Amino acid sequence: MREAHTVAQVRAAEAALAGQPLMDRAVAGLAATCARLLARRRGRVYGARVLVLAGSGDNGGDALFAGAALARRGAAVTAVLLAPERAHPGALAALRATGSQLTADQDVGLADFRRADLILDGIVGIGGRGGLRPAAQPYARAGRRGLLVAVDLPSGVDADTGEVAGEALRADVTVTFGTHKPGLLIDPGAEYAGTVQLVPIGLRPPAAPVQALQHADVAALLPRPGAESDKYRRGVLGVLAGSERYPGAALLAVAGALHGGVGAVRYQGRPGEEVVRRHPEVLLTPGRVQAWVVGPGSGDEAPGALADALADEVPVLVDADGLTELARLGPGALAGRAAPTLLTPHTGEAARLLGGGVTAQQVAGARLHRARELAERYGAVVLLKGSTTVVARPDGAVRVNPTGTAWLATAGSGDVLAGFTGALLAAGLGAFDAASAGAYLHGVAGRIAAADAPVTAGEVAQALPAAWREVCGV
Ligand SMILES: NC(=O)C1=CN([C@@H]2O[C@H](COP(=O)(O)OP(=O)(O)OC[C@H]3O[C@@H](n4cnc5c(N)ncnc54)[C@H](OP(=O)(O)O)[C@@H]3O)[C@@H](O)[C@H]2O)[C@@H](O)CC1
Ligand SMILES: Nc1ncnc2c1ncn2[C@@H]1O[C@H](COP(=O)(O)OP(=O)(O)O)[C@@H](O)[C@H]1O
Ligand SMILES: [K+]
Repeated sequence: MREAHTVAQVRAAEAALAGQPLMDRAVAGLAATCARLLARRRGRVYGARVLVLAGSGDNGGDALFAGAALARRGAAVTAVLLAPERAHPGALAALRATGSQLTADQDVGLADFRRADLILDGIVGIGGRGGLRPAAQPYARAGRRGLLVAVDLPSGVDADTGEVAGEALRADVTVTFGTHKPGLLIDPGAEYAGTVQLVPIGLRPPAAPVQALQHADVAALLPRPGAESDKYRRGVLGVLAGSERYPGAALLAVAGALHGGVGAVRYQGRPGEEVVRRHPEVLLTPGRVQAWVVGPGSGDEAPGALADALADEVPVLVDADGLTELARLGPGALAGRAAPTLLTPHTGEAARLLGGGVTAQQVAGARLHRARELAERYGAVVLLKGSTTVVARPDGAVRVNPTGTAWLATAGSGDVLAGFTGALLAAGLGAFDAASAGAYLHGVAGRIAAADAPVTAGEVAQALPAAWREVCGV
């Protein structure tokens, strides 16, 4: 499990270790990574051109100290100071002692930025407020041929949220200290961070408000039939999806559901004949279910379908047209429910659920905040889809999904996700776990099915068993 902590938590954990050489540990890890990258790229550190961009705080100090370590190994280091009168004095002295060039001339900095083998972004770290300031903005736009290593986080990215106000530096590698920061895991910030490497420095922060599961965590959540299992005990998922107008959504939601670990899928929508023709395993008869999926392709039938599903005191996953209907009804529609509800909006649906003129673009720019806001307002677990899928619980706990591929942005892949995740709910996982495991495996399936080429939603569904096996290591 990767854990991400807020700036306030990092500061508190740092304060508890006062007197320990945290900066030395951070710098040692940073310099080692830079040396490794240079050795991989050009065979050796000696003779490499390194540019250090140093701001006024300890983030700049880390970058300057690491620059000094690389200079001692024979790199030709130039440091550009963005706030020369406030640069970290000890780090400045260390770099000066190596005979490296120090300058406040941004023209020199920009020229070096274009030709350096490696650039260290130490403009600002967790002490950053607001977007990149004007002096640093040209670096966000300039071209370069070398690698950019962000110190702790890319300058311009908000550490707590991943929001980017204006511009940010785009890193190939981010070397982060002590713990991950939410902004490194959530787009748009995550997109700027490149590959993230964590350097342990001995911090002992509290429970993480934001987590990213890994294979073993997901494997531990997945249902597994035992000797006592039968198809009913494994759970039955009810699917209220598809309509005369959108029969495909029913087929795709069922295709996802059949791979989600339930004993049976009960389809209760309109195009039942087509569903059974394609998926003969499906039950069409009414009967008890352990969870419902409602909404994919429901079209005009969404109001009735949503009302039916919500009236049943079992967990309900609401997607697509079900969400549009829920947005019309408002959070009150869920108020009386004792069983969990899981909402799976994309950014446009999330904007509709939030109302008040919020746009899809605003949701995409502030995923963490908006997913939490929705979860709290509706008293439901929210799985906010998109380039970074964020799963939020009403109490504010968040899991960020690390799997997936942009090839998943294809019609119907959300229907597969809804069916699959609904099946995990029916198999007995809690809503937060079902959403996290559903998004995770759907992302792995997307990667397997796409293999760097266009993919259809049906192929993603077919790849779910391979994803399940990969995650469980079988
Ligand atoms: N925590 C830990 O355990 C450890 C932390 N370590 C390191 O310390 C870093 C944090 O250092 P920090 O606290 O000095 O803050 P930092 O990020 O350098 O920036 C603050 C300075 O920048 C300025 N500034 C603000 N906003 C700005 C902007 N948008 N654009 C430009 N400038 C801006 C602000 O000054 P202002 O101009 O606002 O007065 C202030 O002077 C952390 O990221 C990690 O690298 C490790 O060494 C060891 C263990
Ligand atoms: N840029 C992206 N990168 C990664 N995954 C994406 C991206 N855009 C969309 N996705 C994923 O693709 C799926 C699309 O779901 P959705 O928007 O509901 O599509 P549909 O309604 O057509 O089925 C979701 O799992 C979402 O997280
Ligand atoms: K930085």
